[in-house]
Amino acid sequence: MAIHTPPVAVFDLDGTLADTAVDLVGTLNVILDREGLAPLPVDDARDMIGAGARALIQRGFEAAGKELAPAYLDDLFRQFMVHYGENICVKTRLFPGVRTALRRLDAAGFILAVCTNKVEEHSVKLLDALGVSHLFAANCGRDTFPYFKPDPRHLTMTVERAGGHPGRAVMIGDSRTDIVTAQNARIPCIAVPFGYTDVPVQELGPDLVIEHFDELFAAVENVLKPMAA
Ligand SMILES: O=C(O)COP(=O)(O)O
Ligand SMILES: [Mg+2]
Repeated sequence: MAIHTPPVAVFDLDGTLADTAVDLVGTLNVILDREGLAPLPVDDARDMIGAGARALIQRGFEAAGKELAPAYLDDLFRQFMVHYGENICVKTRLFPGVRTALRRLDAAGFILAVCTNKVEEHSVKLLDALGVSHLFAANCGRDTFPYFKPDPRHLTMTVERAGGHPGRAVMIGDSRTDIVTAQNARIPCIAVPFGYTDVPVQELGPDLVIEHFDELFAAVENVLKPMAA
């Protein structure tokens, strides 16, 4: 079956496009401090990122050795969302080469999209602050659809919302969640090794690993080639 829509490159956000760890852990530490708990060093907490803010709080409290009742977690989550929303781009930066790589894909006719476990409002706000939101045809967060990563429908619905077809798309991510999501959606996955993961991404079975965004364009062409054949 020939697919006539342009190819779609779908990006994870935290740990892939942007190094968000300092601001995310900064907010986590504000919440821990309000509970009388010691802050976590960013290096210890960065691999807790990737499954959304609720999971980050849960993992942070686990690391601090404190139990959290579900109703209380809801309350802390609301506090987290307010504080993080107001401090979303204090230290957060795009990884080297991201802007150039996005422009190159855009110029070559790719549709670009974001599929993140951040809530959509925060994803839009952050990409605005980083000056790249205009490059994305769709920006889909954890709350955009009734499904979120690792559910493959978060990814396939992102591709469709961007105006593309899941049969001609590629996912770029930093974690097991992204790789499993892409595999279950039958979409090839390119992994970056500089994001947030407790297991080296090479061991998680991505189709390709790139060390720098300068390598992205060639990698995307590589994984899409078998589909065009
Ligand atoms: O954990 C988060 O807040 C979101 O993570 P993601 O952008 O890597 O999906
Ligand atoms: Mg990520």
